[in-house]
Amino acid sequence: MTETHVRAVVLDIEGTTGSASHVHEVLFPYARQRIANWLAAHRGDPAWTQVLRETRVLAGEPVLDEDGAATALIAWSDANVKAPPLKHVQGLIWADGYANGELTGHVYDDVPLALDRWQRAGIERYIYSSGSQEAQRYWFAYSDHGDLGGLLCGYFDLLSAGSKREPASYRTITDRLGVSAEATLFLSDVGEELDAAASAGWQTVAVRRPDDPRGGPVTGHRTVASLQEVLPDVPPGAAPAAGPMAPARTDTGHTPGTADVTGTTGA
Ligand SMILES: CSCCC(=O)C(=O)COP(=O)(O)O
Ligand SMILES: [Mg+2]
Repeated sequence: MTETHVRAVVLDIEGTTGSASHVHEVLFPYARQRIANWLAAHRGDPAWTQVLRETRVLAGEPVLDEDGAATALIAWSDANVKAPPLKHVQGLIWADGYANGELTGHVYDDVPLALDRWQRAGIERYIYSSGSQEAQRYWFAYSDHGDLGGLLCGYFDLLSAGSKREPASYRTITDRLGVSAEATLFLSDVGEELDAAASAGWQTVAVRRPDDPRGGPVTGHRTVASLQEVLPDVPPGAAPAAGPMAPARTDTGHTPGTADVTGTTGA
């Protein structure tokens, strides 16, 4: 199968569409230092109740109090554990940061160009990240290239799809998309994620950005430095192709968190 048969592209965030250093040096510390205050400020709210419940379950401590939950969440953040309750609360804290102008989502220059090119070629475009769906929406809605939400068809995260290192997660996404595994292309900077996608029958391309200190190609996968190297050559200004993709949201008033087509509901 060549890339010309691709009907859906699924993209990782950290290290693929945005820089890993932005995630680790800006986003993670921003949330970490606000976790305790966020819990105190939202005590009793539905979101607080949900974060506490999720944290108790994952920590295996059914009576964990708010301070204990904060300690567990901060420890997961320090160890970069892809823990759903941490991803949940990080997304809620970052949402405030985007809204008050303290944060923007870092997106490499080639990303909006590639998304636009794939859209015009009739290729569906999804995100699959460990960050919560809400965090993903905000990242693209408040990107340093403006609101890119209209170029995306949906979002998948740990809760809606599962771990990115498990082939079953990619099978779950295939079921939701209604696009065959062979016609779905995954782009990521992490070999284990690409291996899992390939095991599920997906096409894969590794992304290794020039600012990535790991350098070199990802073993076992074609590796590119820019999304401009991936898929198909559509002339600028070409009319949108008729295809299976969901209609893109091109309105600049797109509200994060209210997308009509999401990884949860399918496309
Ligand atoms: C805007 S999502 C923030 C990224 C994040 O929280 C994370 O853990 C990175 O995960 P990825 O799967 O995108 O590498
Ligand atoms: Mg990544």
